[in-house]
Amino acid sequence: MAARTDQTTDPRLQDELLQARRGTAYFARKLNELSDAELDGGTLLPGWTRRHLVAHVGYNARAVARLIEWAATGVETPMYASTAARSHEIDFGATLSPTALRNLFDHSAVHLNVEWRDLPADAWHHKVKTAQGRTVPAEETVWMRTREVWVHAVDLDNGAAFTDIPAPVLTRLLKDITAAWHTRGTDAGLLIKVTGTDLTFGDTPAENPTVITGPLAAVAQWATGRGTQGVTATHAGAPRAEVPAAPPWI
Ligand SMILES: O=C(O)/C=C/C(=O)CC(=O)C(=O)O
Repeated sequence: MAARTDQTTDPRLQDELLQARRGTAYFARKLNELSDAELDGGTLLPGWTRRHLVAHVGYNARAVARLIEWAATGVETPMYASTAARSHEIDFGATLSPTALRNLFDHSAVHLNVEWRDLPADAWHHKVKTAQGRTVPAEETVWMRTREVWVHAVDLDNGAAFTDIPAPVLTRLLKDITAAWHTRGTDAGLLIKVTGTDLTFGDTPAENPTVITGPLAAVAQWATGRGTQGVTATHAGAPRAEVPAAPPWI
């Protein structure tokens, strides 16, 4: 019989699961605030309507659940058959009726939650491969989903804001993004400082960097490519007229 509580007793992982579940509840709340007609509206993601976004978040839960099944059984089950299959699925999902789209989101979120809940404690360390080709322990799927639900809730463009996202999630997001930039070498000469904290990201050894400064939520929003509100840029101590666009992240 399936367990009714998480099998993991690792407090760090339990905390991460809580952030993912809170993010899912937050996305659900913003989705429920939209009328069926409003699902036809645009998002913060170029070319995607809210229908595309809801379909993606639903199929993402199914894809992440496949990684958990992989971790549980050892049978390789990739997130998506291919990049083209992922895109095709999202385009198809966007054509579903509003009721079917809402059911897709709800049912896939419950399915993923059950997979997480029932994964035996030792299987969280089993290795799986993400759609981006990264080999990671199954526990990484919790962060992958956390990132999706919190950021895409903002992308729904009906009132969610980066200031609603918990600080630990924003901090990890900034670490992720700046690590991706570093790997690609696109962070050269770019230093990010979070006001009111000692958090610093980016090209810390740079001698004369462009410094992007702002509160945690504003800096995270900028780093994800979702606007420059609340951030300032300086170079050689002088303010720059325009805040540069953040390097691409994914
Ligand atoms: O973090 C990774 O390596 C991969 C993440 C994803 O593939 C998430 C998606 O973009 C998706 O579900 O399509």
